[in-house]
Amino acid sequence: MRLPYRPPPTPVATGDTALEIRGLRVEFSEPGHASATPAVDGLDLTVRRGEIVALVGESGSGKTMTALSAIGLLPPGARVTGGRITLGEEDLATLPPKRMNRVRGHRLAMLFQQPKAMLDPTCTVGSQVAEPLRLHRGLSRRQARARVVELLRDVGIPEPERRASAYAHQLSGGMAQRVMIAAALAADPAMMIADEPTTALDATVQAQILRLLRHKQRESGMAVLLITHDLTIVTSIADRVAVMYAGRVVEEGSVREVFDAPEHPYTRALLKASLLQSEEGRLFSIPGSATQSRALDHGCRFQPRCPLSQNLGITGRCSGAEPPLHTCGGEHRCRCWASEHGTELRGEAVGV
Ligand SMILES: Nc1ncnc2c1ncn2[C@@H]1O[C@H](COP(=O)(O)OP(=O)(O)OP(=O)(O)O)[C@@H](O)[C@H]1O
Repeated sequence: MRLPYRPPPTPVATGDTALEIRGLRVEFSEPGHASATPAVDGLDLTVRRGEIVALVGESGSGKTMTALSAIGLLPPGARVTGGRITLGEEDLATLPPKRMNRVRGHRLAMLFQQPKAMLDPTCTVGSQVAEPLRLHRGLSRRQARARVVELLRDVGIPEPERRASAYAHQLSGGMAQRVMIAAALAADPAMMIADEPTTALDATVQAQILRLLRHKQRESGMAVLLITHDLTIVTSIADRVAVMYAGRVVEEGSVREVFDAPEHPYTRALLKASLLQSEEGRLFSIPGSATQSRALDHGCRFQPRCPLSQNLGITGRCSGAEPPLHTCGGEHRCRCWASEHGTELRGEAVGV
């Protein structure tokens, strides 16, 4: 069960932590009512300088709420009710809005799915790329204009002097995402959070944008948290991957560790779904739904959908207590009681 893994083109030194999330909990609540099921539930995640970490999982697993918590843009009704999100010395989870505004666009950049919708239709592309340069880098109007042209050229926009005067509606989706990347990189951020940045683009443009993102990340040494549901994107540009299920990380490690030898039955099912879809055009879905898992307040959240727990006859243990994230070797960690059974997990008992 392997997806083709292409190793990153040029290894960079990694080590320092750029973003550290510990015990993050995000809840939705209506006025006067506490939320029964958190959207993010005790999430731990580390992104180091110079690496791309992919956060993957089914729809509704909590990827976007994790990203929005880090950038301080949770939707109305949602709030961080526990944990820390540390960028440098600051806890983003408790940062006052004014200070958060300064961090955003300066030390923390964002890239979203719908680039054209993210650009202001009433301002030229150039003025939007110039904004962080003037706001966070203190450049004069003239200096900013010159730097904008450089940045647009750098992300592969043809005729950058002319394109700087264009408006969002005059750009293709791919060009708009290049502009967003230029704007995100303008202030030389330490960290970028990219939520499905190529989902709205066609396949050829998607590959170009991913190559550009990887190239810029390597060049600048910036850390990237990439949210995606597409495992082929993970294999093409990420260094490490964290698999999210029902609001928490169930498996993580280098892309090679996790994809070559997945330990968690949920990861195996995700890989199977992805492989069948890309090789045979067939859709494979994991039986059951994550909603029933969210309602559980003890035991493994995946247990109601887990064939392995049944096959190994350990349902009592799985439904009794939440498994810890334990080390499987190297950086590879997994939250599954059954993975303690070692090689049995890779045998027929797996069932997914
Ligand atoms: N506006 C909302 N109101 C109430 N609950 C919400 C809202 N948006 C999200 N949620 C809850 O938060 C959970 C996590 O949602 P989130 O958008 O982070 O998932 P996701 O993994 O990013 O999914 P997708 O891949 O579809 O974007 C959902 O399962 C849902 O229970």
